[in-house]
Amino acid sequence: MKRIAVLGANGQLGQTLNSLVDKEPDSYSFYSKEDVDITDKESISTLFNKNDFDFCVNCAAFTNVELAEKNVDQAFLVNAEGAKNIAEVCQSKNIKLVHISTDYVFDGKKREPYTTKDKTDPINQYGRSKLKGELYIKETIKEHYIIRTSWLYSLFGKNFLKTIVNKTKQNVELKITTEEQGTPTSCLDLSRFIIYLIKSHDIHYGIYHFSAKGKTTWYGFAKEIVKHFNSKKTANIFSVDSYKTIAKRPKYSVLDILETEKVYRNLNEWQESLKAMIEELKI
Ligand SMILES: NC(=O)C1=CN([C@@H]2O[C@H](COP(=O)(O)OP(=O)(O)OC[C@H]3O[C@@H](n4cnc5c(N)ncnc54)[C@H](OP(=O)(O)O)[C@@H]3O)[C@@H](O)[C@H]2O)C=CC1
Ligand SMILES: Cc1cn([C@H]2C[C@H](O)[C@@H](COP(=O)(O)OP(=O)(O)O[C@H]3O[C@@H](C)C(=O)[C@@H](O)[C@H]3O)O2)c(=O)[nH]c1=O
Repeated sequence: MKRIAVLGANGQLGQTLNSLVDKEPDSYSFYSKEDVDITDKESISTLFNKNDFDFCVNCAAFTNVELAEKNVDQAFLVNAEGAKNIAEVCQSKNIKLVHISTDYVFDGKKREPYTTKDKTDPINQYGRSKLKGELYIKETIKEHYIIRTSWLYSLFGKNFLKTIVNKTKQNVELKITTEEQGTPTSCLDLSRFIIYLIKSHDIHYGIYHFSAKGKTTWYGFAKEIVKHFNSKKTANIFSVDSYKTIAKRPKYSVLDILETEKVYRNLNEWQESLKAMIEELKI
């Protein structure tokens, strides 16, 4: 039996992972920011000195893309220095690290899916801070999995799915951009992949791209969500060429998942995974 510490447990990915591990033979322990603050290396050391873990899954991050433009130091403190702290403690205690990164490490200038070998060049502070976190991990600990994923949604916390569902229920008129292309990814699918990686013995360390199959725009994502409502409500969604935001977003951030599919075959089309999640939401 492996022992796994999950940090950032109160976020949407942390909570989704928690909802799946009950019947797993491995033993997962979940720690929120109140239990372990990843910007405080001592708090990570204390936890790892008290318990014997084989793996650490880092779900903790500063994920507010807009706020990261203003609170640059805080974004880097959590996403870069926090990741470095975890990597250093894991390395010193022989704990394997699973870390989550983002499609926003790319500039979005490509028009075909980004592979793990493609050049990174983030265009916003969130992406820069996450990339720095990746680099720290790579130089600190050999036994790591960095999973880059995109456009996460779940039943928990704040995400695009829940925003669209709530605004649609309130009959709010929505204008949604067609300017960016990417792949919505279910936290359930990603959690299952994380569990699988930890269970397996023979998957090479390194960077993996994980998303659902296919691609869309944020407008396409919103339209697919409201398809599951009655038809009158879908009339409230309009496409716009661009939506004013503080942070720049990559115009194209589809991830190439072919390498991941060689080790994990259970990838779904994004619409299929979304349907399964919406059934859970019972709208
Ligand atoms: N959301 C998305 O669309 C995507 C996310 N990712 C990555 O996936 C991972 C999981 O994201 P997601 O679950 O959506 O994020 P959330 O924002 O839902 O969760 C992040 C969690 O980290 C916690 N946290 C923040 N700062 C610290 C800290 N100093 N110490 C410990 N915990 C902290 C937050 O607590 P609090 O809220 O109290 O600050 C929150 O509970 C992240 O690495 C993110 O960068 C990648 C691609 C897409
Ligand atoms: C609310 C809203 C957003 N938008 C646009 C703004 C933006 O371009 C796009 C998505 O907005 P959001 O702020 O929900 O998403 P954003 O914070 O950009 O989502 C990103 O989060 C980080 C954590 C990641 O790692 C990325 O993979 C990605 O999921 O939709 C509209 O066009 N209309 C709207 O009503």
